[in-house]
Amino acid sequence: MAGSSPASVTTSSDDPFDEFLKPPLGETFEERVKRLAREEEALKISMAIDASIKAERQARKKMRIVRLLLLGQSESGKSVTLRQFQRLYTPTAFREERVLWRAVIQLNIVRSVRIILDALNRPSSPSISPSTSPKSQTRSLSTTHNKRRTSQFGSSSEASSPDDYLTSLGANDHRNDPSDTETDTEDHITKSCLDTNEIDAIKLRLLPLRHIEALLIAKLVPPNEEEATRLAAPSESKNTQTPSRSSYKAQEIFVRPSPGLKGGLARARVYYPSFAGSHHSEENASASTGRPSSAGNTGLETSDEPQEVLHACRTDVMRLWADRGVKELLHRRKIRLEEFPGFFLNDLERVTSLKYIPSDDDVLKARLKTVGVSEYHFQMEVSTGRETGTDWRIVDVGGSRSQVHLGAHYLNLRLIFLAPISGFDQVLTEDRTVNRLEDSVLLWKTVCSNKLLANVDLVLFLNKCDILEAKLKAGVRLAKYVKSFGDRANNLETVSKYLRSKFSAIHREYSPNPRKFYAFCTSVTDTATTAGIIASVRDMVIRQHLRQSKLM
Ligand SMILES: Nc1nc2c(ncn2[C@@H]2O[C@H](COP(=O)(O)OP(=O)(O)OP(=O)(O)O)[C@@H](O)[C@H]2O)c(=O)[nH]1
Ligand SMILES: [Mg+2]
Repeated sequence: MAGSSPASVTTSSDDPFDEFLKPPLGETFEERVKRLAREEEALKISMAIDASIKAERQARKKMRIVRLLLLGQSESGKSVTLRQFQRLYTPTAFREERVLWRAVIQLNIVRSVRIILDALNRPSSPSISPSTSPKSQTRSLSTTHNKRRTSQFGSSSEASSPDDYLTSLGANDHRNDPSDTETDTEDHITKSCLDTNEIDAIKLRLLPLRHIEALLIAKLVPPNEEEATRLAAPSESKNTQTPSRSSYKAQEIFVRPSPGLKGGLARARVYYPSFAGSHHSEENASASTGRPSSAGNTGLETSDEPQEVLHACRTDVMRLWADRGVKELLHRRKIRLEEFPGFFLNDLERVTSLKYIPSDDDVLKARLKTVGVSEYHFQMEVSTGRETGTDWRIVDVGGSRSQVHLGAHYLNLRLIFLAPISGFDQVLTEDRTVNRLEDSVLLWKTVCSNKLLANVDLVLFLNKCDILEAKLKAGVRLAKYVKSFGDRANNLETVSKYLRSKFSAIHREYSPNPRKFYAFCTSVTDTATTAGIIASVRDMVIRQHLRQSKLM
């Protein structure tokens, strides 16, 4: 073929424009200089046009990005709120990722069982040492209860010294004010329905859960995260079912922002930029907005050892959990296991079945602590009209109370602050001298008065209203912790309205500039009520966003 001849390819230029752009024949020196100057000018204009198109495109890209910052103390519900956004606006991805949460739920179950076993093993447990006087326990707890200090609301908050067992678990913060539940009388020392031999046999049969716990930790946490994964020393494991106190506390499993997480969740669609206040995560946005990983690399083996072991142990665990004696023992220790994050013991038959795939509600209930800052990128799968083309970035600032400034330099920032108001009678896990509600109020003050966030509109979620309601119905009185509440009715409506007015007053007093403030009473684990609230927040954010875009 003529076209394939090497000679025909190399003899002349293939560019059809060459003919027209060639210097004119017989061009003089002056004409050449003028022509080159013209060409140079044309090139400059072309480059300027390119640069302005690029700048405009970048500005448009930035304007399309809406950033939502989630702030609040640890366990306030930030990650659950993030998961609700995922569930509502990227439902396909959310459904496909549910399977990745199975390991977290398995670990949550193992932890609950450990709490029960530890309570049974504790020497002072009446079921083990009947001679222990329950009254002496009551006395010591009541004494600690007297140590109080003034809170933000001119009230008092608990600053008790730790109960040994609870401290070892890091679970003490879930304890009521003892005097609210001070029913620790002889009536409550009911003999366990299970006798000692039965309990011992169950404990023995549940021993494999220790191995499962280690397996799950290895699966979920990268190998260099020693602090988070340290289990009881081998010698401890051999001699007792109770690991050292510090080891328990160090064992809350967390996800840390890093691209290389090991285990199933590493491949989840949450993107973890190495957050250093830089914008580089925007450049990587496309990577994280891609489709979720295929089932083939989800990290869920077909034969899942933890699930098999949990399935085999389920009857024993259910017997323990249903046992009246165990319930009373936990009651005496002020351990309200049902209120612990990641509580699944009431659903054991279902969640330990061999083919178990977590439901939406399970994913929202599961507990996995966040450390550092994670950023979730998405474009709404669900068409909701006006926000077409908007990129959402939801920034979850894990647990930290000192990261308020983060994200303040971003354009188009909105902020959701979560205050878990059910914590009015609890103390922080990380600092037992601080009442949870008081901590939330302090953090809220810091957010409101932060100059970098002065122009950011604020959305407040007074969260965990479901737990608050249960507590109030159980007779725990807010007035005991928030003196200024006085003798108002101790019900959800009055309490939430009262707390909302307090938070609102702080916002008014401390905000450097006037700005918009929206408050919602939420239970973010509840899909039905949260859907409406999140839709309102979304519309609000989009409205503000459009207003700002027009101003720019
Ligand atoms: N019942 C109930 N549980 C909730 C609610 N909000 C959160 N939780 C549970 O509380 C636990 C903690 O929620 P997370 O979203 O992990 O808390 P977080 O603020 O992300 O905590 P860190 O990651 O430590 O910063 C989870 O097990 C949730 O299921 C709520 O409104 N009601
Ligand atoms: Mg979190």
